[in-house]
Amino acid sequence: MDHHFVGIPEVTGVPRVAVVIDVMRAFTVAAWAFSRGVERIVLASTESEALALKESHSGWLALKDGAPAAGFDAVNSPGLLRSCDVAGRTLVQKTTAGTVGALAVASAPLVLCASFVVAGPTARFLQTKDSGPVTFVVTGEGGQADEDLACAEYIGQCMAGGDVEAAPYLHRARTSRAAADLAGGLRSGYHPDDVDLCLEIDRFSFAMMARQEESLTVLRPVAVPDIPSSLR
Ligand SMILES: O=C(O)[C@H](CS(=O)(=O)O)OP(=O)(O)O
Ligand SMILES: [Mg+2]
Repeated sequence: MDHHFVGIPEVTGVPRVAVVIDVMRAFTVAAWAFSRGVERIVLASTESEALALKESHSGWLALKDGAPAAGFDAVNSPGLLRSCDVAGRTLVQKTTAGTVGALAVASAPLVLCASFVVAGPTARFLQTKDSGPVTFVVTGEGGQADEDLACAEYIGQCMAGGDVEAAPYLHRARTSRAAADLAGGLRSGYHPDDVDLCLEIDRFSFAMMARQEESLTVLRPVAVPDIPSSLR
């Protein structure tokens, strides 16, 4: 299938189906948040918008990438988020790449946000929708981030059907610049398990869909049944 792979600066117009990829770390963090019971994630375009949304809605939490900061309840780290008590809460997320990419295509009729931890469910969801060609928004490094490209290509292959070996794609991500930066302590708000947690294939059984709800862009999990091995 003739999928498109674009960086955020190349997003023009409104794609019919967009899959926004951020492996390290926004959409690995989002998936962990849902697995911890977060009800929905509101994607904010700036840190000040994230704080304003939190302040104006009782019980909402705010998360941003980089170092911990006043007013924010969490950072963009799966290793740190996995022990946070967030069940039943609404989380406002603002990061450098992932949330920016999702907001760039927010008006598309179908928008999924993805990383390796939800790659298989994302591909199966698109298959059930008979989605046709997908625009993959490769959020890191202006569309060149190999961890995001590898994940996008893996999802594209899975959509085509058959058994797809994840190992080569995960290897590309493990040897990416982002993985080296994270492991080397160059990114703030970091847990030593972050790289490994970002490279767990299909850890979760849901896809993540972004929709417009009133004036907000809201990400929610969508359960996707596994395919019985007898039917694969
Ligand atoms: O927190 C992250 O890993 C990055 C921050 S940066 O791009 O390295 O400054 O944000 P993300 O949007 O999750 O790629
Ligand atoms: Mg990233």
